[in-house]
Amino acid sequence: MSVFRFSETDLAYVLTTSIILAFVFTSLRKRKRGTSKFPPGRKGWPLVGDTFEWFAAVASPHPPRFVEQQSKRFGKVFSCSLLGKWVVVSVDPGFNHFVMQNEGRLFRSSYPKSFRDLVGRNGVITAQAEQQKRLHGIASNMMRAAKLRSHFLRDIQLVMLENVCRFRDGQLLVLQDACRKVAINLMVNQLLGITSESEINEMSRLFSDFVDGCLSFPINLPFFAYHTAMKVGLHQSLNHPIYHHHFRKIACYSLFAAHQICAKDTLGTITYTNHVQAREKIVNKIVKTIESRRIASRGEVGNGVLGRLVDEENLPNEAVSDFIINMIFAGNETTAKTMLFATYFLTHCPKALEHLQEEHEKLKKGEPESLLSWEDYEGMNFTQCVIDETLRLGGIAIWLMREATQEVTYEDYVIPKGCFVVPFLSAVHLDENIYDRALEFDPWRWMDPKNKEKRNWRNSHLYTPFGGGARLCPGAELARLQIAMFLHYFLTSCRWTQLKEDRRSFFPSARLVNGFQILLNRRE
Ligand code: HEM
Repeated sequence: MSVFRFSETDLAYVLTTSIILAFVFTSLRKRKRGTSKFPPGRKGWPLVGDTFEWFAAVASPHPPRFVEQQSKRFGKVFSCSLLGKWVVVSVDPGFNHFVMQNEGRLFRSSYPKSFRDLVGRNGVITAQAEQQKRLHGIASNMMRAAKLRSHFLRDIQLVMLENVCRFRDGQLLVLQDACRKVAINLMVNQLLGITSESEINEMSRLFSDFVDGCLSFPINLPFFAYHTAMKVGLHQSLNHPIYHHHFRKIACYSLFAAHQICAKDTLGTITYTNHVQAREKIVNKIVKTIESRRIASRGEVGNGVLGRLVDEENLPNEAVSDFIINMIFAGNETTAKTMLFATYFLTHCPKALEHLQEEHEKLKKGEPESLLSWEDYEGMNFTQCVIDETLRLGGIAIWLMREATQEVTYEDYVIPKGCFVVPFLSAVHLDENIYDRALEFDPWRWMDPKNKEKRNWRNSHLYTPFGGGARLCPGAELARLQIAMFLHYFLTSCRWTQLKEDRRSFFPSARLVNGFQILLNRRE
């Protein structure tokens, strides 16, 4: 007979005591986390944390809505729970700068395996440390101002004449699709040096599928973009990086971020075989192009970034192809959406549209086919203000994603190794304390001498549409040139009327939800 016999009351007592002890213990642990000064934040709902509120805000025309609310409660650097992970978020320009400047030391950008496999491991976006520095240096060199003037200016305008100047009178246009087509044509033309129309069209189609795949969640089932990118994508040649990217990237970067936070590679492993097959097809196609360039150039400077890479840099074929894929991913959606948003903002601000039209009318050449010079471009002062304002108000890269490579101390906070850190760039761009009437489209603000320092996007803490530090966008100047040329040719050849209400959303990537449907009238 046992001496220890419990009645039901005793059991209830033991259970209650255990629950209380567990509660006290958990509170103590929470307090311990408090003393280690992990940035404060709420836990949100079980499992999903703040995920829904985060993405609901990102899908709205004002993506920083959620982080603004949280920063009012917890401070400019706070934590929240996204897709089951604790993430440190910053709307503090100083901390954002600190994170970007410490790329490769305290922080690094990281992508899931499925994404790295798709865009290539040897590209600028996915590379780390010394390899990233080298590739970034090559990319910046390829697209510096002197090269834009000598290699890109003319070709960009030829693409505009082929596309934008061919819009018809009375045509109904979904401008979002048209801008995407223009941007992808620009990429194919300038990166691969392809000029034949049929080849550009073929490559553009494949790139387009590829970019969709990069910007999608890695679900390898029929009808999903990721599946198309891997199986079909590039099956005839190639089709964010990045990205997007851009990442889209990114950007596109909102998707990069979702990719990064979400359970890494769960589906990636299942799809590995298909993935490798499709990637091989893509690489094969590019490598063929590289080989024909090697033969064709024979020491002469080749066409496009690819031709110059082959001539000037000693890189193996696979590295060249990853490099090109990364650039296409990073440069395509970002540029296309900035063209689109600029037109959208101008449509809703007739005064700015009129001012811009005046600037471009003066530059318009008598002969329809004659091209603008570099001096013409340099004289586009108001156009530059429009581009800066579009990037501020509708910046495509709304946030960046980093991972702490070691325990990081910043002011009073300690961020543990491995923690994700999100510098929320657009929250700074839309902060009323930093920009007067921050939610209004006001290109003239950039003419104000008091904003001169802020405007310097290479170093400014308050204006970072192209990121900063070691990963500062190497295509920024090229993108600005492309957008300026698009505005010139679009404004001088067409007038338009918006047919359907529209609004911006940044989920799953930056877009206008109805694509911006317009009716065109050709201008003589
Ligand atoms: C308006 C257009 C663009 C915007 C807003 C933009 C924005 C950005 C941002 C914010 C980053 C930093 C990402 C990070 O730190 O994680 C970035 C990186 C990058 N961008 Fe752009 N970008 C644009 C156009 C382009 C173009 C046209 C190209 C090339 C053709 C390009 C190539 C790249 C590359 C290769 C990187 C990665 C650099 C690295 O990781 O070292 N971008 N871009």
